[in-house]
Amino acid sequence: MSLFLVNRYLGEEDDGSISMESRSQALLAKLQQKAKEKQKQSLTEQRQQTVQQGVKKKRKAGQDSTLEPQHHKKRKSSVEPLDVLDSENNIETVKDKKKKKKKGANERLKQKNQSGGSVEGLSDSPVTGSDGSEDTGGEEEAEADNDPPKQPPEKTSAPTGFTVMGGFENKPVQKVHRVLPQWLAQPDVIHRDIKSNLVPVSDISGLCAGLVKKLQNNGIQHFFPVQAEVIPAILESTQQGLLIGRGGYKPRDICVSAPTGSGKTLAFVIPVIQVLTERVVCEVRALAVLPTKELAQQVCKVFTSYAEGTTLRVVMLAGQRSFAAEQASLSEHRAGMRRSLADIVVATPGRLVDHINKNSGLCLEHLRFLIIDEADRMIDSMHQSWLSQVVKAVYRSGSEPEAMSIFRRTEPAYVTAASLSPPQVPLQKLLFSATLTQNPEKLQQLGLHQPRLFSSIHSHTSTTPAAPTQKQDRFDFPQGLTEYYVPCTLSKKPLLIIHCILRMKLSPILCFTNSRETAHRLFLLVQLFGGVHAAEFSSRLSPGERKKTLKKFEQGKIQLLISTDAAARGIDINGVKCVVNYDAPQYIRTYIHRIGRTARAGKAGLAFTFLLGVQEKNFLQMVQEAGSPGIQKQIFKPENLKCMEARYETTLQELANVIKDEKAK
Ligand SMILES: Nc1ncnc2c1ncn2[C@@H]1O[C@H](COP(=O)(O)OP(=O)(O)OP(=O)(O)O)[C@@H](O)[C@H]1O
Repeated sequence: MSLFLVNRYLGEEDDGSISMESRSQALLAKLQQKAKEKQKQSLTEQRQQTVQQGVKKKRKAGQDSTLEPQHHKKRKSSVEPLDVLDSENNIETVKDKKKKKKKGANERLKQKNQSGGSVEGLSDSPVTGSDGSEDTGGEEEAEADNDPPKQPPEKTSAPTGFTVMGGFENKPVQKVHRVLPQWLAQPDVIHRDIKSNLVPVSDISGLCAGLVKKLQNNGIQHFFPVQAEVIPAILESTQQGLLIGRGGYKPRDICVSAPTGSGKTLAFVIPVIQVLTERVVCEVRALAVLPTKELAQQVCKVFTSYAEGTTLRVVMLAGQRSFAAEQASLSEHRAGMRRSLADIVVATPGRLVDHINKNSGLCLEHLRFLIIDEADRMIDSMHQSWLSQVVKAVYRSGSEPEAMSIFRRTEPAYVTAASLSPPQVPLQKLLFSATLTQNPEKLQQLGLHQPRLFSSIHSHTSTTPAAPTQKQDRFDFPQGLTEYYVPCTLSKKPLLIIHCILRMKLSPILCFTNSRETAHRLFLLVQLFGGVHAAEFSSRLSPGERKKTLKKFEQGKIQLLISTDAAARGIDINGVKCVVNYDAPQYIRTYIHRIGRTARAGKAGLAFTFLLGVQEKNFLQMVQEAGSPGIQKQIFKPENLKCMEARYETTLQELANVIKDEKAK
């Protein structure tokens, strides 16, 4: 039934459309003729005036509805040819009906409105002209009623006097090349060769005889390249005492990027001790912030050893002691006066913020050096906002009205001659890392003042700052290090590590896993297997137990230390022959810090990474892109492991029982 209806309907329309077509063609011809006549009569100038008036009216229409009839009157003169279209223009009629309903417009207005249109549109094509007029009407309505236009706007020919905008077509977008700021792209060069660029400690001017003697007593006759560059730079920035730098300017902040084990710790400890020995009153003038308790302890030990024999006091705030004990070591009150008991504070960010917030007696208003070791890791922990709290504490006195001292400290906003003229203690930031980020956005978070970079990877940064293929930062690897990767399966990994100790005699080995559970299981397995002195190092242990374990490892009492990344950064353990990545690290920075626990201070070292088949491609690419001098493939023959396999199978069963018992506890 429906099919029949459709067929009949189409037939009728076909017939009708032919007659309609001829009628409309006749009308079209008439219309075109009229339009031409009209065009000849009207001068271009008049037309432009009309259009301009029309635009003005259009604007006013939105503001004053009473002006609407006048507006249409004016339009009439410019759209006369469209009178002919009245009968055909159904859309126009519908629109008028709507207007009637909405506004109750009078009959005269309706007639005038029906004849709306544009001369320009007509001159090109009458059909376009009618559409154009409809568009205009729609816009008017929308403006007056704040309703969206009923018809979507269609393309009309360009009215004279207006420029047709265009050029929105897709243009090829140029690739943005990475361009480093000058200070990052052209750093001060640190020689890579740690052994052949040694500078005798007595050759560095500005170091007092006592300090030189102490260095020599500690077995340090020569400075490593990073120390030879950075120590003089820090000393130079304090030539005018603790106040302002040379020429009255605030000293530049210093960033140091040098390989693991290259001696960065002494590069800041020595100049800070040298500068502070000249102080008269004890105040906290140096603050070193480190990411972990173990690192804070290590750096505190170095500061303490070089402060020995001076009046300088070093205090650690890392949660190793109770809060009250730490508080007592910071300051004392005598006759109602606070007296600082610390010149140098070594802290972890969490404990430091605790002391600042609880007003425990830590006064940072005299702070001259803020040392941020493992700086890239510390930037990542910036969400803790520890830095802003430190800076706030440093400039606290300047915000108080009673701070009328001539040494009043104000947080520098813009550096001007006026801002630098009053004498004040500047805050200088010293950043150190083996994997310092080259991302200026990240570094910006530290609010550095005219930073100066010392780097051993100058060749990469200066020549290829804009290398489009460079996906990640490049780093320098320790010179004495040899890297290997060992293709293996998951089940063979424990046997391989035992093989490294029992057959290859590579101990002491520092072995890294990706989780503390894996570290614990591997430790249990090796213990059950027997023949190897092993220990684990992770957050499963208390800080005290961890300290003891590290000491035993350093003393050679432990052959295999199985650790999480807790021991990956900064820890300086003497005599580690080999590092094994039992689990491949996910990030290049983790890899660099882990393998950097060996081959320190110019010594030789080995690094093995166990790789599963699926890991090989990505891992090798990551290491290569980071600037590794080369990682070699090491295959452990299965027959070498065979003799241990029977024992290994029984050990696995024992391990299952031990783990069951542990879980039951
Ligand atoms: N001039 C020197 N001569 C001999 N040994 C040195 C010298 N300077 C530092 N060392 C020793 O080198 C070792 C590594 O130094 P340090 O821990 O400062 O390295 P680092 O660059 O901070 O390493 P990481 O990036 O891993 O923290 C330490 O044991 C230190 O005593």
